Amino acid sequence: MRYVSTRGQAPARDFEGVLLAGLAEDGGLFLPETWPLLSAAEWRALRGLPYAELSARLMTLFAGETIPLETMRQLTGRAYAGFGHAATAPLVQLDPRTFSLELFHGPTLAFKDMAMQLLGQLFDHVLTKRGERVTIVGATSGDTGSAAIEACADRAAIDVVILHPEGRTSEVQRRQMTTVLSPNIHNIAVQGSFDDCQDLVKAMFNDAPFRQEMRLSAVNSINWARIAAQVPYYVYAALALGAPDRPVAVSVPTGNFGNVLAAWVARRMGLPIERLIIGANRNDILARFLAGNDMSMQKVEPSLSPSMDIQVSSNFERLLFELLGRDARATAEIMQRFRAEGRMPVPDAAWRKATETFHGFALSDDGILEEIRRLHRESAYLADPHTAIGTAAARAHAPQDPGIPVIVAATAHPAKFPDAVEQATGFRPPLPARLADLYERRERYSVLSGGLEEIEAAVRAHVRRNVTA
Ligand SMILES: Cc1ncc(COP(=O)(O)O)c(C=O)c1O
Ligand SMILES: N[C@@H](CCOP(=O)(O)O)C(=O)O
Repeated sequence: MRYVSTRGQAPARDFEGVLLAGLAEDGGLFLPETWPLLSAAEWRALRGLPYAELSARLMTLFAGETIPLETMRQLTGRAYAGFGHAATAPLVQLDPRTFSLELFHGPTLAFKDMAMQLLGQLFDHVLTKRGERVTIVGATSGDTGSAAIEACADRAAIDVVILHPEGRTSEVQRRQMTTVLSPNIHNIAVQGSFDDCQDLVKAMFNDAPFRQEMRLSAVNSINWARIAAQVPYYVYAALALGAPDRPVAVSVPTGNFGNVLAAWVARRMGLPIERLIIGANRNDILARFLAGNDMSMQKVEPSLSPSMDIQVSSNFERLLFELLGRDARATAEIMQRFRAEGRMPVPDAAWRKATETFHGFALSDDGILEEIRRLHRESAYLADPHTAIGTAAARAHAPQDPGIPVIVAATAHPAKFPDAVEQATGFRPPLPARLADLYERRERYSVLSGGLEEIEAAVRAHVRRNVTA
């Protein structure tokens, strides 16, 4: 399996190369040269497999000859061994047709663990084999950071620097990152938004000498391996609900467009996903795009679902590339205009194609509280604010045929956002026992204003300190 860049100017790579490179050298994102396509019989043969086995079989389709199935089995086995639920990603029925796909039973209580635990194993395997080390730089609005830190802390060949927007995550989210004091971990609070953090990460990748010197790698969903590792849970859920012999719909609370893109990939591989529903908070750029081809940037506004306080959804570029018939030149041009003008000029035909599959929805903070309350009252279900956007979006855009079940990606444990959940229901969800002393643990992080030079100097200093320690 070879991977090409959405901007067409970077050399094609294999899976290992893509894992280590993160972002393509031309600023684009990697995608498989061709999509694996499974027949109905092949999908059926995957029904009922334990999650780790299903993940291994699907991941080898993406890894090709670089990681054989037996090795992949060992990696997925280790990745999912520590999850707090026997099913890894259980399905909970909320009403006759709506199912919550709980993706938050990993160590940091958010869906990011589903991919990140495997990425930690993949990095370890590939770096040990090659005798190399990398510096991972990542941007987080709250969940990617702690999942990456948890997956990579104390790994000998990896340094990790995570940028988060100062004061814009929940306290639990911040503490989950900043209380990990391992020498290979460094947290930086940037005085800005998540988009600023993400821009800084991309700017470091686009600084070729720095990228080379630090051997940069990525754990954000710009890294194809992240998307690949998020595909299996949609397959797992859809098969459990009758696919490929029954179509399903999927509703995903969306920010950086990685999670819903993974569902789109499953669909592209032949899984009968009838529609993809995208939930947004007040940062509703994707909903505006789907409603009227208005992909125009606005200021990032804080909300009760802080992990989705995003305007520039990195992975949209991958979808755009596909909508444009894989025209890399047109993709690059449109992305550059988006950067320069703050508005993405998506051709009408491509927009129409997107609306055939995707349905957009946005919810205000009041709406989020009301939806958490409703779920608690009607389904005795405690949802976090992000998941609540997904369930509200599912109700608004469920397919007309009531026989089509809707899978809602439940992306975070309610205890990560106790203030919002308590405000809505009067019940404050406790943290699991292993995190019970989180508020007493010592924190370590630096606060920087967000200039590229300053951030690069901090990354360099962190790596030197750790390597010479
Ligand atoms: C809890 C939670 N829900 C939803 C999202 C949005 O997911 P994506 O960025 O993959 O669209 C995020 C962040 O990515 C998140 O942390
Ligand atoms: N919501 C994310 C933002 C980064 O998304 P990613 O999927 O590209 O890593 C977070 O919690 O950090």
